[in-house]
Amino acid sequence: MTDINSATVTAPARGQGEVILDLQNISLRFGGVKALTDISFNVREHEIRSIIGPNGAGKSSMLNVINGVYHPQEGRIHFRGEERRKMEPQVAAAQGIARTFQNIALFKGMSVLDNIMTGRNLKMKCNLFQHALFWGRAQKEEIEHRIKVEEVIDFLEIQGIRHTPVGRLPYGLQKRVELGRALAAEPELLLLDEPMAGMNVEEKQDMCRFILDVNDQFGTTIVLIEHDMGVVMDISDRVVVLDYGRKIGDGAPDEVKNNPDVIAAYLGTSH
Ligand SMILES: Nc1ncnc2c1ncn2[C@@H]1O[C@H](COP(=O)(O)OP(=O)(O)OP(=O)(O)O)[C@@H](O)[C@H]1O
Repeated sequence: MTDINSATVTAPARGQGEVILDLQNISLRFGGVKALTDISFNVREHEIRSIIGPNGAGKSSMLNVINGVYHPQEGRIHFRGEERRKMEPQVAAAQGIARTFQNIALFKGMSVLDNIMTGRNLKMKCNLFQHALFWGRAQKEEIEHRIKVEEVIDFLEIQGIRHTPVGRLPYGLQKRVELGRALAAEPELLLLDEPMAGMNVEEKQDMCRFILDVNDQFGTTIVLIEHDMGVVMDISDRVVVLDYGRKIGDGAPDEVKNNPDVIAAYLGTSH
């Protein structure tokens, strides 16, 4: 994500950017459980790429592979043209990959503002020691981070709750705060794990608007896991479909919707 304060950034037209993330023949096992088997797909700059599939299909595992939480036993990953070796999540974050989680992972007792501020951690140059020694420099840095965080708060229209402890907020707003924390890191690639789960229709519409605005205004590339098919088909440029850890479909929403394997996978489950 480029400067959140600036107007629309120059980004390639959606779906026409270069490949920034390329996953080739990824296999991931947990003991005898094959979570992912020989999966290949790519993500283009500035697109909204969704990963769908029935429960247990391997969607979250895939996101965990992308941001370095899980290390696949087989396969190759290129991010921005460079092959990634085993990479820890903080390295992925430093390279511009941010994510939100299926179950909200926020500090419930802390305010909205402080939670979003934690998204700036990797950008902070002054450590505690430097804070004590170079108070002026640290102060200036702190102000710059606060300005960024306030920009995120304005963007997500949560000014009125900036000092509220997150645990007191309704679920939909907590999800928005979690998005805010990810945005505070100014990511190039944003991974969203079920950002609309548990939301009512109005909250879903708001979240959809924010996702589209993030993509449109900052040029952020988005990889999204979502169960709501209406949402997925509406906002995605391309959709990859997993079932039992295997890829069974990949393409534009219309293509995927009419793919017989995808239809069979969904008819065979409770979705
Ligand atoms: N840390 C782990 N240890 C062992 N097995 C795991 C682990 N993480 C995932 N799995 C297994 O890998 C498979 C894929 O799980 P995953 O959570 O990626 O699916 P999913 O498509 O995200 O499911 P859901 O839609 O229910 O969130 C499942 O069989 C799951 O039990």
